[in-house]
Amino acid sequence: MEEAVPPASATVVIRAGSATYPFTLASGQLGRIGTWREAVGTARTVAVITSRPVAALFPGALRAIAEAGARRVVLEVPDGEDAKTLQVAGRCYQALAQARFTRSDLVVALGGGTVTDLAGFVASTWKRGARLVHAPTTLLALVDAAVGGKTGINLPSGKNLAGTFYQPERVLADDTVLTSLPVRELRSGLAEVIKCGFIADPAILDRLPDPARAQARQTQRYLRLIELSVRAKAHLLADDVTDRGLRRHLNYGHTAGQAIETASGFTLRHGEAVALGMVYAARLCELLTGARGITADTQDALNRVGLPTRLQAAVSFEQMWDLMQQDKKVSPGRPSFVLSPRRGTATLACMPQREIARAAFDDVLRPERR
Ligand SMILES: NC(=O)c1ccc[n+]([C@@H]2O[C@H](COP(=O)([O-])OP(=O)(O)OC[C@H]3O[C@@H](n4cnc5c(N)ncnc54)[C@H](O)[C@@H]3O)[C@@H](O)[C@H]2O)c1
Ligand SMILES: O=C(O)C(=O)C[C@@H](O)[C@H](O)[C@H](O)COP(=O)(O)O
Ligand SMILES: [Zn+2]
Repeated sequence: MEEAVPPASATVVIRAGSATYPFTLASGQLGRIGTWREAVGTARTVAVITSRPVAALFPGALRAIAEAGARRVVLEVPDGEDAKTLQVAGRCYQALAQARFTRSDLVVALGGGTVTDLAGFVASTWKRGARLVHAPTTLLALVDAAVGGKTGINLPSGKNLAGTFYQPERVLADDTVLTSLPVRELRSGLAEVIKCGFIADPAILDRLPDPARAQARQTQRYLRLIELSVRAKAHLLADDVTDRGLRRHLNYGHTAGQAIETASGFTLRHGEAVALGMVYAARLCELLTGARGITADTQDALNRVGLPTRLQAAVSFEQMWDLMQQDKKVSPGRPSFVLSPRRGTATLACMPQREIARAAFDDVLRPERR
């Protein structure tokens, strides 16, 4: 008997310039053949890009994909940030060539943000563009990485320095993936949620969950937060897909955050680094504008979900400063540092002078001496 596609608890239509696609939020959908039949369409081959730990967590999804009417090949890539390299992308191309993968075939990204960033990059460059569907399995990928079409590969000189803008055909969001997610990963995803609260929708900040409590009891809260965050992101990128203006607000906390993430050798999770980057941006905003209370408000939101608000890893101001100069947003004389002077709003400022940048670092990030 034909399996019914489950009703979505929410569908957000993502408009990215001339492209539109659905972000469907439906509990349990990744394990349903009907979901995948619809996603696969006329593709003859589906290449699932995933990591070994993720594949082991979702045998039901892999089975459902295999039974959805196309040949399934699985491309296992290293777990975490190690997936986002040119070498791994090269291995994916080899596997696609071996599978005689065409442009009308489908790449499925099953995993967290590292997998969606890599798979998006591979799909966008394979024969100049193969079909792509995202099946995010972390909170961070659900609320952020699977939406909006930024793909990224890290280079020795910095994070996401090679990449494309390439939209998926759909995002299959299934909140049941959160049940196996370690608390540290939940917190990391909540950093991007909190970011959306500061730059776009302050109501988000009143709905933060306690990630240490069982996810099962907080399902409704997470569902709503996923929806609100995705709506906020969708609004900011709709008319600025290529990141020249309003979309840059989504980079709040990332100028310092990604510099810290890289300097820590990726011992910090992306969200932890973004959390520190937001504290830094808040303090900088106070120093530049004379405003008060922004740092305390930011630290309070982050503390509530157990995110770090001061550096523990050995990252110096000089390391952070040097890496910040590599930021993709920087172009001479143009505002590129995102500030949030008030909950729910963001603005672009020029890169700070080195002395002010150092003062903000010393005030809020420098590890406290014991
Ligand atoms: N393209 C974008 O717009 C965008 C937005 C935000 C972040 N990012 C990128 O996303 C990356 C971070 O993504 P992430 O935080 O998802 O990290 P990740 O992909 O490394 O996943 C984190 C860990 O969670 C595990 N995992 C995945 N799903 C799981 C599940 N359901 N249960 C248990 N464990 C699970 C993975 O095996 C991995 O070890 C960074 O590289 C960042 O730059 C991209
Ligand atoms: O979608 C966007 O735009 C973002 O900036 C979202 C960020 O959370 C994400 O980390 C993104 O990958 C950062 O992009 P980058 O341009 O700074 O590499
Ligand atoms: Zn981010």
